Amino acid sequence: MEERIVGSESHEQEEWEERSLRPQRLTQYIGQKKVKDNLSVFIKAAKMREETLDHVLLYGPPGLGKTTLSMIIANEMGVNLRTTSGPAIERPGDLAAILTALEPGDVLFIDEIHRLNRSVEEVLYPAMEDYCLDIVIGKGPTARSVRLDLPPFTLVGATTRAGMLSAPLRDRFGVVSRLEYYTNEELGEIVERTAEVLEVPLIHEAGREIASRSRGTPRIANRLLRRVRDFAQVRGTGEVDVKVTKEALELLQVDPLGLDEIDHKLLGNIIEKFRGGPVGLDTLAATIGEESHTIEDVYEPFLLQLGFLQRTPRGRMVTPEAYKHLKLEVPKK
Ligand SMILES: Nc1ncnc2c1ncn2[C@@H]1O[C@H](COP(=O)(O)OP(=O)(O)OP(=O)(O)O)[C@@H](O)[C@H]1O
Ligand SMILES: [Mg+2]
Repeated sequence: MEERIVGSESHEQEEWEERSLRPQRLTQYIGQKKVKDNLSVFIKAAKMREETLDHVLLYGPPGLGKTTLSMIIANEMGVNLRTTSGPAIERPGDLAAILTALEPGDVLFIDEIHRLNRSVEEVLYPAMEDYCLDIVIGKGPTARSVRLDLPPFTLVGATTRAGMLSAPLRDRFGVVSRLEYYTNEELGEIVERTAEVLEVPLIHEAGREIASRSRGTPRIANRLLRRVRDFAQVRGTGEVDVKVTKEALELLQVDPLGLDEIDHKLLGNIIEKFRGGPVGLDTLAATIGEESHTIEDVYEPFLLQLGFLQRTPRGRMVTPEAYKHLKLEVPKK
């Protein structure tokens, strides 16, 4: 799969660029009001009681700010952050090594926590619940189990797939927060903040234009701003105004709602070859040369969210709204 400019997963070399754009404090974190309000109460309360914060599970689509929020939590609590991920912890011993190295109050961030394997997960249960580790020393008849105390810590887990988390793991989080897609208003604020950090002169309306093409996702908004900035520097005065923004995004094939060629191809195929559907997922996948699960996991969600595509028992259907957006006549059935 090629890298899409409007893809919500992070691109290969993007991590470094994102790092400098991450807000450091809760007050700088734009949007997600419910999540923020809750966390700020829990953080204040924990600090007043001089206790560690309860374990936090963050879930939601890629690029909405889970990693960012985990860093903010550690910052606000005034503790160290240790970062790892589900697939990086292969054996129970790996997790034990991480846990025993924590200092009291630390935040341990486990990204992609749904990808922890079972044997590792089982070590995590007593660690989360009682701050202890049960380890087996020796082999065979002389083997014995030893209980090791851990410093109190806060586990922050992040996942794009809450449904894939086992129930016993999910139940051990005191705070479970779902991140939502951002409004255009909020994305506009994020673009303006990013422009300030990058010292890019940005016209307010141009920021709004970028926001409305960012599919509700800060990662995409920041990426589009960086691309438009390049364009403004080469073609214009360096200032990001509406004209240069529209030109750049047109060249990058990002339409006014943030749809790219792949979205257009998907909708276009259903319209041209299947008269707007319904068409079965596998048939559709074959005609556009993609895997069914790629369509389901990557291409389809935003089109469904926009209401351009519908899932019916007989397959996928393009809605009248999509025809209108594509400037096509809605067929009379
Ligand atoms: N609320 C926010 N305010 C300002 N910037 C944000 C906000 N949320 C995310 N961002 C920016 O968006 C980018 C992506 O955020 P982040 O890496 O935290 O997403 P994520 O949810 O961890 O994604 P993934 O699921 O791919 O790991 C970061 O550069 C961050 O600065
Ligand atoms: Mg992340």
